[in-house]
Amino acid sequence: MALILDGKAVAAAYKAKIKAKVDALAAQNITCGLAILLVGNDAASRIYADRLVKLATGLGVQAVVRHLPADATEEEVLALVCELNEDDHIHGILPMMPLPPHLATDRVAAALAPDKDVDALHPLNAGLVATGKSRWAPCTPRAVMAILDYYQIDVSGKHAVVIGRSNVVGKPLAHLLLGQNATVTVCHSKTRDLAALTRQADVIVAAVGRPALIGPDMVRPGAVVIDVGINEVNGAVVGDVDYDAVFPIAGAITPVPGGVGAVTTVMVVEAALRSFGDL
Ligand SMILES: NC(=O)C1=CN([C@@H]2O[C@H](COP(=O)(O)OP(=O)(O)OC[C@H]3O[C@@H](n4cnc5c(N)ncnc54)[C@H](OP(=O)(O)O)[C@@H]3O)[C@@H](O)[C@H]2O)C=CC1
Ligand SMILES: Nc1nc(=O)c2c([nH]1)NC[C@@H]1CN(c3ccc(C(=O)N[C@@H](CCC(=O)O)C(=O)O)cc3)C=[N+]21
Repeated sequence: MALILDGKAVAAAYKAKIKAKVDALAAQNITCGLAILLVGNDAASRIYADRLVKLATGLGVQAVVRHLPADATEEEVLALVCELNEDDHIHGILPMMPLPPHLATDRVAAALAPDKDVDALHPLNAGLVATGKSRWAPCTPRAVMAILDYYQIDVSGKHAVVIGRSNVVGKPLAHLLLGQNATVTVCHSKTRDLAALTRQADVIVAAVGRPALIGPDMVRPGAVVIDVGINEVNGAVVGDVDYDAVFPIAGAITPVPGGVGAVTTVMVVEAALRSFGDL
């Protein structure tokens, strides 16, 4: 029987701090603005955008979704990024990943004003994260670390197996885990015998986007299982872990919904507020 790592409880602690900061800014007639740049119709991005708008608005941060069609040109996307960079009412910009395949993610990332780049996509910010010099890693890796911290799960000397190597989740998370002295293995679609690796893990992080990728045969009894995946299956939101089958084996597990995602959204609002100083 696993300990359920409750993302909502972790989120609540951050929400209280955010609210206090928003109120202090309101007293000075300042409203923090977050722009969500959504190109196309990725299901997980839509779920995320909806959640973010609700959360930010509830906390007194103004969130706007700037939605471009899936066939938007690179010039159109870059023009919108420039507009948001120059808009004094916007303090954070979050381009939703993945972008449609015809768009060059690198060029969009490099166009972001580095101090408005809430997901550390700009190469300057990504480099600072990789060298351990920035506390503003992308929001999802920070959410994973916040959950581990809240439940006092010390990863030092432990073997963490991260599945997924995207620039927004897998890679930066590997850097943060390394920074906490975990021994990190990063897996991806070309990894041979994924199960042989995950079975050696003290901590498994699944960040792929494939329902039931992680089954009970892949988990060592007592392992900590962090499920980052967000998938829509028959109208329901599920992660990458076969939750019901893995729950009896794991030592601790994040549910979906109510796990990593619930903390990620809070991290975005926190990051949008960062230009106003520490919380
Ligand atoms: N809960 C939350 O807060 C968040 C959830 N998400 C969700 O997490 C998931 C991952 O997001 P993101 O990193 O952006 O996704 P990407 O699609 O950018 O990356 C997916 C990664 O999974 C790897 N992969 C694909 N198939 C397999 C496989 N069969 N075995 C092992 N690895 C595989 C890919 O390998 P390769 O590199 O070789 O292609 C790639 O590295 C998605 O479901 C997304 O919606 C994302 C951010 C936040
Ligand atoms: N640049 C970028 N950064 C991201 O972090 C990123 C992205 N692009 N593109 C899309 C994916 C997906 N993602 C989610 C985060 C939280 C929830 C979330 O809040 N989920 C809730 C509610 C789910 C529900 O509605 O039931 C939960 O899990 O409890 C969902 C999805 C971030 N992503």
